[in-house]
Amino acid sequence: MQACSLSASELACRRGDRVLFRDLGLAMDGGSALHITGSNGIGKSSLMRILAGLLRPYSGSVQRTGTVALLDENPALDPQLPLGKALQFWGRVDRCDDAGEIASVLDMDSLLDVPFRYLSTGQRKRAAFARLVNQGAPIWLLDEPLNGLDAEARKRITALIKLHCSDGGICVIASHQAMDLPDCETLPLEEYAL
Ligand SMILES: Nc1ncnc2c1ncn2[C@@H]1O[C@H](COP(=O)(O)OP(=O)(O)OP(=O)(O)O)[C@@H](O)[C@H]1O
Repeated sequence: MQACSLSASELACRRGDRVLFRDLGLAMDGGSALHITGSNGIGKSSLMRILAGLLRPYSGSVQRTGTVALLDENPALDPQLPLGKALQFWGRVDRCDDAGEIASVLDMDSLLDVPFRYLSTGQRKRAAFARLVNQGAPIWLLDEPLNGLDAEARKRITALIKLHCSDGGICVIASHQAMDLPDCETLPLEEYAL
């Protein structure tokens, strides 16, 4: 695993004409996990996009060492392609030798021939996670990674998050759900809200 770190200082986020939060700082090294909590609309997804470099902060800055993979509600898997081919497409982009291997870990072998657009909510979430794993990035930004998943899938995804951290990766998780992760710190976004 590539060495990685993620830090942010004095972050503020503005959406439309509203400043959502300000003075937010964090510092993470490889092997650590952070759970971002807060009510609907507080700005969790916005913060994830700022950390990913997809949204400019209103003020403050983000420093990253290592590449970033973001899991959100837009997995960018081609809806027309069978899942296996859609994963292979991104596998080539991400230089992942065996893009289908993760499908077994996530119990998706029987779905590889099914067009992505036919997958259920939980199956899509697992597919998005498969793509994230194949990216091979040390910094994972996971926006509601457990939404829509059954108990078995929640267990498998939680195990993959633990493995990623024990391999030296970083996980930032924005979620309303409790996360069964040892040594995971919590960042309540309410404390920075305006
Ligand atoms: N492009 C945008 N322009 C203006 N306002 C936006 C934009 N995107 C999001 N917002 C607003 O920013 C606020 C925060 O949204 P965000 O999705 O970050 O919240 P969240 O904490 O992730 O919410 P939830 O728990 O419901 O997923 C919301 O009030 C939302 O309407």
